[in-house]
Order: sequence, then structure tokens, then C-alpha cells
Amino acid sequence: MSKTIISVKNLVKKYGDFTAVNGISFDVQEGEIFGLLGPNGAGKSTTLEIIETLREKTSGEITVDGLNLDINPNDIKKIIGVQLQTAGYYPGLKLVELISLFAGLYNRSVNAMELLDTVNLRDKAKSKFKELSGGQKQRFSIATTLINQPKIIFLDEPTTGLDPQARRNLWDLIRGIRDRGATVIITTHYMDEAEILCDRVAIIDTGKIISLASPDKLIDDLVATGFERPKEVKKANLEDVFIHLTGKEWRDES
Ligand SMILES: Nc1ncnc2c1ncn2[C@@H]1O[C@H](COP(=O)(O)OP(=O)(O)OP(=O)(O)O)[C@@H](O)[C@H]1O
Repeated sequence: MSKTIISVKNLVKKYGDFTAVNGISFDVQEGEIFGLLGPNGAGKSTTLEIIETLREKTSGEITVDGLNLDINPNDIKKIIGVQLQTAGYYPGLKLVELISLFAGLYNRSVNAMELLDTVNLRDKAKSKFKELSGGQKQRFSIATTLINQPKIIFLDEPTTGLDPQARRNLWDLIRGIRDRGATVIITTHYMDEAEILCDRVAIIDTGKIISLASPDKLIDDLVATGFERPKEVKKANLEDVFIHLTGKEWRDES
């Protein structure tokens, strides 16, 4: 029996006269990968940042693992992992040093090499953050979300700008995090990614949820309306060609 780990009720966020989030309600179940999809400016990041306790809401009720956001924000902080904007890191520190620094901030002891292993960055342990490629930076930022062994991990567009191999490998990484028991909330603009990765997705537009279900259900519902793709789809696409030619393995991006 699944348990609700995040409950959002009638969430509203106004910036002055502008309503960015306009009465959103949804529940996230423990152990699922939950996607927030929507066009630019729909209110996805604002919603996430409010749940992450990083942004004030205008109104609404949020509970995270039974903790009320208005009463226990600091307890919520302890059980969540948030992918920080990479610009926030000390660029001159080595990866192992950065992990020790974060572990110290969380008051946790952590095996830095083991953690780097989970994101395939053991070989880069002595590299400085600024020396990493884009994909390696993304992977490192995901590693930092795991330091406090969070129950819930928030990933805001984690695969933006990555090559097809790196995206697939990050999907495996995100599934692995979920399989170890965490709940994952993710935003993405890649529909293939949401379809493959997410157990359920909420589609947000102009601050409102316009649909919420599993990707399969949403697709079946559309097909049931008589929708058909305009032309016969080939059995492979250019991305399949790319992966077939260049392989699936992690790249040595050094
Ligand atoms: N600090 C702020 N002050 C005023 N308006 C803001 C602020 N932050 C966000 N907004 C506005 O709120 C709306 C929602 O922004 P938000 O970043 O949540 O969208 P998003 O769905 O994450 O978009 P994207 O896909 O582009 O990241 C946008 O119109 C944005 O301009």
C-alpha cells in the first residue's frame, strides 16, 4: 500500500499582481518518480522551491512526510535533497573536498569515494569542479543531493544540455536512487524522459494542473479520443541511430 509523502493543497504563489501558481493540489506517493511538466513559466520551479522550503508561498497547505511546512520547515530540510544550481559550488575545490564540506554542513559522515562511484565520478575525485564537463557537473550535483541520505530528492531539469548517452545514464542513476527507497520529484522538458522515467506526471500550465496520471494513462486517454499521429512512425529515430553508432557506455569526458 503506497503512502502519501508529499501533499500539496490549493497552493497559490503571487509575485505582486502576477499569480505564478494558481491553486495547485497534488499528492506524491512514497517511492515514486513524480514528474512536473509544463511550458516555460508554467510555475514548476516556483512550486518545487516552495515545497523545498526555499520560497515563501502566498497560501495553501503543504505537508512533507507528515511535517507541516508552516510549522516544521527545518525538519523538512533534513529529509530532502535538493539539486543546487551548479554555479553555487566553490569551483576551485576538488570533488572529494566539496563532498566533505557538504557532509560537514549536514553533520553527516559520508564515504566520498563510494558516493562518487554511484555517479561514476570516482576517477574525477581529485579534479576541481570547474574542470568537469557539463554532464559530469550534473552528475556531481545529483551526488550532493544524496549526502544527507534524503527520503525525497528534487531534481529540476537534471538532464538539460546532456548528450543522449549521458541522459540515459542519468535515467539509470535516478532509477537507482528510487530503487534504494527514495522518492524523486523531477521537472523536465523532455517528454521521452518523462515517459520512460516517471511513474506519474502532473502537467502544469499557467499555474494550474491541467492533467495528472501515469504517462501510459495520459497517452491511452489521448488515443481514445481518436487522436492519431499524422504519419507512420519509423521503427527507429535519429536518436536510436546516434546511440547505435556511438554506444551507451559512460564517456570519458576528460
Ligand atoms: N522572483 C520572481 N519575481 C517575479 N516573477 C517571478 C519570480 N520567479 C518566477 N516568476 C515568474 O513566475 C512564473 C513561473 O516561473 P517558474 O520559474 O516557476 O516557471 P517554470 O515552470 O519553472 O518555467 P521554466 O520551464 O522556464 O523553468 C514565470 O512567469 C516567472 O517569470
